[in-house]
Amino acid sequence: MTGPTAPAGRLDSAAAPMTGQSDRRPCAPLDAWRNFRNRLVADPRFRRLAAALPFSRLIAEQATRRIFDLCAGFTYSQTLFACVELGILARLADRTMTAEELAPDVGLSAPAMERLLAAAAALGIVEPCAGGRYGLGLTGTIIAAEPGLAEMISHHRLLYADLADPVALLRGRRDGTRLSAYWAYAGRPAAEAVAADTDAYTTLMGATQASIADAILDAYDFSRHRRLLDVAGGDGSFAIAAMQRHPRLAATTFDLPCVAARAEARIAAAGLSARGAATGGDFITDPLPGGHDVATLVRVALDHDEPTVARLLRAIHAALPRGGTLVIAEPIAGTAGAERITDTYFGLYLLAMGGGRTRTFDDFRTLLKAAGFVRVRRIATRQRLLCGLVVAQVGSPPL
Ligand SMILES: C[S@@+](CC[C@H](N)C(=O)[O-])C[C@H]1O[C@@H](n2cnc3c(N)ncnc32)[C@H](O)[C@@H]1O
Repeated sequence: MTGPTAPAGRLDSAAAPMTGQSDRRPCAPLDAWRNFRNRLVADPRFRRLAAALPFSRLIAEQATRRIFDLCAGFTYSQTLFACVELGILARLADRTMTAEELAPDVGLSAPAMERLLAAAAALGIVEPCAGGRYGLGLTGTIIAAEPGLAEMISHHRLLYADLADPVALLRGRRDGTRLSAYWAYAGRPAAEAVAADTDAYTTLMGATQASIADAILDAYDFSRHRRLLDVAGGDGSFAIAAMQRHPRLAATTFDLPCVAARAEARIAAAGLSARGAATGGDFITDPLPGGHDVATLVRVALDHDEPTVARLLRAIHAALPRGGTLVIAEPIAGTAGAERITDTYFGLYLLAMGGGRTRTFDDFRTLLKAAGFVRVRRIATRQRLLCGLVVAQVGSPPL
């Protein structure tokens, strides 16, 4: 990823150490307790005793299950993947079926289908019903009902392939990962990208935008603004949702030219051309369009390293008037309970993709202040694990 460096002495390298943990502050008494606990648990006599006593046996069993989950998680993901790929969830959405009935539809033998359904039932994806039939389980019902989730799960085939050798990735092998080919802008200049390079990810992002957009629009009231600039706004889904929610809001989607063309068509198809438009450009090399009083960056910053994000924030600062607002929406590192999403999933996903990281609120505040923003604050959304908001106002230009 090209671009100037951030202000001297701050987050000034794409290889800057991860600071994603900065909201959580380890302390010495906790360290001492951890050392004591770990010494105790490492002792085989203690573990034997714990497994024998009724209460500690429950804790020991939980630990066994956690370790097993860590070892077996890959088989869980692949079970879900197979269910989605074979259309099992869609087939069971409104009825129950036996393995024998499902098998010929999806090209499996009945025993193979029974094996998959048993695996999926153990994970709550499907549920055994009367008469040897299967219906959706709670987890399967939510996955089937959530728009775009099936596409997200399908595209994970790229992630699984890239993670076949995680140690090589961690040692710096970046070339040829499937995710870096999929995300045409990952780790390389994107200005030359054509539709064939961007269509797949643009469709995926559009398909998964609806619930995110709803959560953002519920958490932050855009009716106080007149003109929205959605930077790197993909196929225009967020801008369309914002205009539909607020009838007096106008919106521009800015993205790479081939992506902006899709946004323009979708805005027209939604009957919003009088208030909505799309502008093509490269946010690394081109100025952003002016005339807006609020800008959004939805699921964008995490894809990029510090120099690019610093530059992007300065470009947004320059494009907005004094007092204008920037709303950043994405998974925020350090959010309690979201560690597996921000640090494990995105940590490895973005490594395979070739750039970017999730950031804590403190990381964003540092970057935003360096770009000249003031009044930096965070707002939780009802999807707080997947998407938090960082909101800031344009102050004086940075020196
Ligand atoms: C992860 S997608 C998010 C899209 C949208 N905001 C959403 O949440 O669905 C990132 C977007 O950034 C755009 N993008 C990446 N690099 C860009 C660049 N240099 N200039 C303009 N857009 C860029 C991509 O084309 C893509 O649409």
